[in-house]
Amino acid sequence: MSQNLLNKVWDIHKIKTLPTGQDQLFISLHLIHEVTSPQAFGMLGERGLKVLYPERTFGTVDHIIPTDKRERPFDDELAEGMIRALEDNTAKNGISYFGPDSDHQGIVHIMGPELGLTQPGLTIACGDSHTSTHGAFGAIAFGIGTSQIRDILATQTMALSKPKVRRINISGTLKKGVYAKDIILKIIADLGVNGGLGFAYEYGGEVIDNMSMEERMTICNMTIEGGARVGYVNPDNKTYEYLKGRKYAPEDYETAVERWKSLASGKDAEYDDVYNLDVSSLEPMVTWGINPGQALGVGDQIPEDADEQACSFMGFDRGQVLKGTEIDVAFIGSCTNGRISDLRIAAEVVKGKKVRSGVRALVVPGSRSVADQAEREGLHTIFKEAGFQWREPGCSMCLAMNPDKLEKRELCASSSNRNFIGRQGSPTGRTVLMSPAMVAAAAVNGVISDVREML
Ligand SMILES: CC(C)[C@H](C(=O)O)[C@@H](O)C(=O)O
Ligand code: SF4
Repeated sequence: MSQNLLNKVWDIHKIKTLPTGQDQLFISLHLIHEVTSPQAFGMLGERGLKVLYPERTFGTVDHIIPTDKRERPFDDELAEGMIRALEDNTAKNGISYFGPDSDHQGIVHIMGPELGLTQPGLTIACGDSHTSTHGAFGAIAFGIGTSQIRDILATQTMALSKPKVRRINISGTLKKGVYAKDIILKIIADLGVNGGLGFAYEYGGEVIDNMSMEERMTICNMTIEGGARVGYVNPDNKTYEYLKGRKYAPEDYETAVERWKSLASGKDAEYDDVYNLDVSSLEPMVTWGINPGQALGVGDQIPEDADEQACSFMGFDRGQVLKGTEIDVAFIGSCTNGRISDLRIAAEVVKGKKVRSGVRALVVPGSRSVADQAEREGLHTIFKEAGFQWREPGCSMCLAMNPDKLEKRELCASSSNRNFIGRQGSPTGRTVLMSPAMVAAAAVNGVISDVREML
């Protein structure tokens, strides 16, 4: 039996086992944003500590930054203060920072890969739960809390327990109109929102092999919604091709590729658990409840034993089919589905059509670079002509820590990753998660729809 990637990368980065039983891990790359870093820098300052390896930390602004008006100071004083804190902290400590005016600004999990910072075999940490996204490149990437941000700033290491590894084999052929988002929603529905606790998920099989890097990112992104902090795909030629020539890709590229190849799980690698999923009959998925695991096919009925609280909050009945349910808002964006391929697919659905009157529809590119590319391709015009608002890059309505919020009981068809109560800014607002193509279809029809009927 050979080793899996997680074990190999872990061994390379492990400094020692601590008396607590956890391992002290060296962190190759540390990403920071405006929400979770200010306190950590404060803790560092209180102890008179310096950032040990400033060249290994990169910052950007995403959560709080408005996606419409970008003039400084921002209307929201809190947002202005937090962004200024990140600006001061990065400047003082010699950390690279991609601010509101930078060509590289974007949601931290979109920025890292597109700059080539995210590479196979790295340990990557960020004070953000969706850091698992970077696992798409064969990195071991996970979200951390404030005290761990402090530890990494001060020592470039942190304490962590090694997870077990569950291999998730995905086989079959996806039907037209069914996407990576549908697969990960299905996995979470099957294994549960806590099913991955204590595990890292290694995604593989023919469906993953055939996916683009962006699709792999969508899958890895939502790993944390299934309870696993780490989710990864073994690096392959697509990974190496994607990274080639990017700003921070290694100079000696051939040598790097050879090393990366050696890190992939062996064919006969050992796992603590294996889960097999055939996606041939998978339908476009939608969530009916208040966590991402409460999901079903768009034509399926809400189960008879569905959670009462979730149904009553959403205003849905057991046995109900969601197709045909009216929506108020359509949101295309987030670190799950705010990349260029997502916008291309959504634009294809809305091209030449109009957003249903009464529906508020937003497209928020995940990064400046996604926005620029979309504009070069004319996608923004397609969206605007259809009646979508075309915004500046950021997290936007994914979590509504900025002016983009649901109002009252509004129901939002959303390409984001969380449908928790209050997530999109209104305590009574409702979120139905789905793929960007499905959001586009819902925006045009004014009701939850099966995008396959429009392709
Ligand atoms: C604000 C941040 C800490 C949070 C996270 O950790 O994921 C956010 O990005 C989210 O998606 O809920
Ligand atoms: S887009 Fe959403 S999930 Fe991603 S980092 Fe921002 S708030 Fe978190």
